[in-house]
Amino acid sequence: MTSPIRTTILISGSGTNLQAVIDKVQAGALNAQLIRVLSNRKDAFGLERARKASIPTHYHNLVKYKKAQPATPEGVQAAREEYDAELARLILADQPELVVCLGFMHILSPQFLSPLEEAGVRIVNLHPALPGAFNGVNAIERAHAAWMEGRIDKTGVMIHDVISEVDMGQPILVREIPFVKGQDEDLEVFEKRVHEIEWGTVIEGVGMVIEELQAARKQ
Ligand SMILES: Nc1nc2c(c(=O)[nH]1)N[C@@H](CN(C=O)c1ccc(C(=O)N[C@@H](CCC(=O)O)C(=O)O)cc1)CN2
Ligand SMILES: NCC(=O)N[C@@H]1O[C@H](COP(=O)([O-])[O-])[C@@H](O)[C@H]1O
Repeated sequence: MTSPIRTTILISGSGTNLQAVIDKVQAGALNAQLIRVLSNRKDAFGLERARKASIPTHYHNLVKYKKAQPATPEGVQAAREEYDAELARLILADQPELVVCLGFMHILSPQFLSPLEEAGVRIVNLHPALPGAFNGVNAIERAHAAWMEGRIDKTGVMIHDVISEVDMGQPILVREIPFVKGQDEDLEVFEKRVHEIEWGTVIEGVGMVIEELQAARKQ
């Protein structure tokens, strides 16, 4: 097996998808070296999952940057840009080849995206919707509501490249999830089904990206 792809994971929450990746890496079924898990939320349980797996962690706090700026729209924008620039520096210091967003609830600005692009670092994201369908937050709930209103008959999950326009990067792997009448009316039950599909999709999708990056090394 060729040397593993140095991979940084960004999270904000429970980290069940992170755990799926950790388990696969530890089983030798995903050729990645998980070099750090970063969260924008201190209480993210995914940080605990990383610590248990002896993966370095870091909490990157946006509030600290907002407090250093005036409470105006311009001040918030400046805080986000400084936050993103520092996040890029923190991540690049680890020399990753790949960054994977797994429930990272922060829109990344060009102050983050440009330095990583210049360094040749690939950035991908797991999103619980079909391409262009329900971009942003609460995608599962919004798709479920649309189905209940008779507007759609399927949703899905995908791994996609990260670009400035949220959730509009090139899809890498898409898994469609048809709604089932008499089964999916309960949102909580449906969400559980989506998350179980995500856990498999993230492994397959990240595996595809790792293979692409390993092939690119040989060129
Ligand atoms: N520039 C990009 N940044 C991010 C992308 C992307 O494709 N392009 N993917 C996301 C993940 N994501 C959806 O998959 C997503 C996360 C968060 C938000 C959002 O509106 N965040 C708000 C804060 C919301 C909150 O704190 O609950 C914000 O940043 O102001 C939209 C989409 C990762 N980033
Ligand atoms: N827009 C991004 C987004 O909604 N991401 C979603 O956050 C959850 C993270 O769960 P986890 O913390 O248990 O892995 C996942 O459902 C993921 O698709």
